[in-house]
Amino acid sequence: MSAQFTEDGAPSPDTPPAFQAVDAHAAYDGVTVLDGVSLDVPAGQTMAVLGPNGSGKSTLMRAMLGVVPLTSGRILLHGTPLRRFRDWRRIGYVPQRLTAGGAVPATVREIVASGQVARRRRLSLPTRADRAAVDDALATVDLSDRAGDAVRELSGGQQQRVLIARALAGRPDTFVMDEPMAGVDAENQRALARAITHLRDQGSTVVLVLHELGPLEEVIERAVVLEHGRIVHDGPPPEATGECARPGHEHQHPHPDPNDPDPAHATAPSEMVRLEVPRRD
Ligand SMILES: Nc1ncnc2c1ncn2[C@@H]1O[C@H](COP(=O)(O)OP(=O)(O)OP(=O)(O)O)[C@@H](O)[C@H]1O
Repeated sequence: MSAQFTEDGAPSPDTPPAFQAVDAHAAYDGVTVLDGVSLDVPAGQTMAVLGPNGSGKSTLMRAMLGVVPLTSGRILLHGTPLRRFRDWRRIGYVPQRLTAGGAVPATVREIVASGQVARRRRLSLPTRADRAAVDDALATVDLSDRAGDAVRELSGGQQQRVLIARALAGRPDTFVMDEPMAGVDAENQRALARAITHLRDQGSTVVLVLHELGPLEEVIERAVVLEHGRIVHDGPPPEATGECARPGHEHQHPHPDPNDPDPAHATAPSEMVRLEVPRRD
């Protein structure tokens, strides 16, 4: 457990939030996408960002990492304003889907080890601790036995686990995951949920964009729901209703799976999970 936590696992009183957004606004081509988002994510929290397509979830993640500039407002990472933040080794970002490695013959182990490049000194070789971290990351996502296989031979769900292992290999304490469950079959979703539970249990901060809670329901401590770039719910995870909420329903994300050439397999937005969100009055 990291030094920013007390012995009983709670964040130390002087530990700043992992993320802070203060009245954050962002726009693409003059169109507002984040419309005054204020949010603190305490260190060690596992938080989901939910909301309909186009509500600004990914933009919020990208803004928190400085990839999308704000038009006004402020972002702080671990108490430091974004423009002065240098400790990027603390941050593990898991993008939506694997792109690098899909076309090149990289092995699973190579892709996972690439997550350590940023923390290594220039021209230095991996240390024993680095190699052990890669082994641990592979074990956490249950892919130790696939380490030597080409990534392109893996299913989309397994590739998603590789991406999480790549973020883990850099030994960050703060994770941002953009729809890790999207287009992932039930078995891989469970493996991902185990890996995310492991991160939570070791005291990491985990912020995830999700379309539904699914197997992560037990893991998520807090849900923020966006609509039109504004927070409409911030608190306990809302309950899912509708077709997708039924036990055994295998949710499919409405975005087409890049590994599935058949567009008929994309789910229509009307089948999306509906969330019962208490309104803020
Ligand atoms: N790079 C971009 N340039 C222009 N518009 C963009 C860009 N990225 C996103 N948008 C638009 O901004 C809005 C919010 O997009 P964003 O991806 O943040 O939403 P989201 O809630 O993550 O959606 P989804 O659930 O579909 O991934 C959408 O209308 C989207 O079309």
